[in-house]
Amino acid sequence: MTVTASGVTRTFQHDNGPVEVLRGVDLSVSPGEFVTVSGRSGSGKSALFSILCGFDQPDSGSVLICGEPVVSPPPWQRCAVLPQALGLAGELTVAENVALPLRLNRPRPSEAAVTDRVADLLGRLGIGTLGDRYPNEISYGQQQRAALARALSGGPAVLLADEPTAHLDHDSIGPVLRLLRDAAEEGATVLVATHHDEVHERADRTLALAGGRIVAA
Ligand SMILES: Nc1ncnc2c1ncn2[C@@H]1O[C@H](COP(=O)(O)OP(=O)(O)OP(=O)(O)O)[C@@H](O)[C@H]1O
Repeated sequence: MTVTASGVTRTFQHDNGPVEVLRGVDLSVSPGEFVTVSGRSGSGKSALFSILCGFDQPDSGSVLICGEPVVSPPPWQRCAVLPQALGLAGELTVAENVALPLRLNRPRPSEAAVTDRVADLLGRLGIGTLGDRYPNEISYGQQQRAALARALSGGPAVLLADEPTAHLDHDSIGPVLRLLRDAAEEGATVLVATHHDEVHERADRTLALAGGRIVAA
């Protein structure tokens, strides 16, 4: 599903006045593409991602996923979101968190298929032994990988990941990049905000956010 933003603007009100964070963002990312968004801290990457997934509304402009306006929250199978805050359910184990989108898929997969998919994703991300733990019993970098596994488990058409490697060391980034590439090669539209050069290097292209707009990378 193609993700398109046209003329997206967003201004936040602060005590000392309005701050125009997005001043007319235009972008289009196609199915099968793995695209990164670069930009200095505070340039508006997270603000843009919140609008792309429908968590926040633009002041003007529009976002379309496969030609249709985004709905909030987006259905997992259509658009999976990995926010910086991760949002793992604390009352569920890691494996239960990762299984959640699969259980919401229709047609619903068999229990064996759910178990296999969860084990495969956790194993590929190097956290295969942590499935029975709760999110507060694992490190933040492990939680980040668990949240990525959850985002990908249901085979979403679109993945929006905000700094998915922020808390990972070099050795842990490789498997994350392989999963993101695989998702794109299987046809997903993958858009990732990141500060990490090695993530940009693996992407098909990079969009640079500066001055509230997409500029040449
Ligand atoms: N809900 C909000 N209310 C007010 N200001 C906000 C809000 N969300 C973001 N901002 C402001 O908008 C600007 C962009 O923030 P954003 O989090 O999108 O940056 P970013 O590029 O993702 O930064 P980082 O790389 O540090 O994660 C910042 O100046 C921030 O303070």
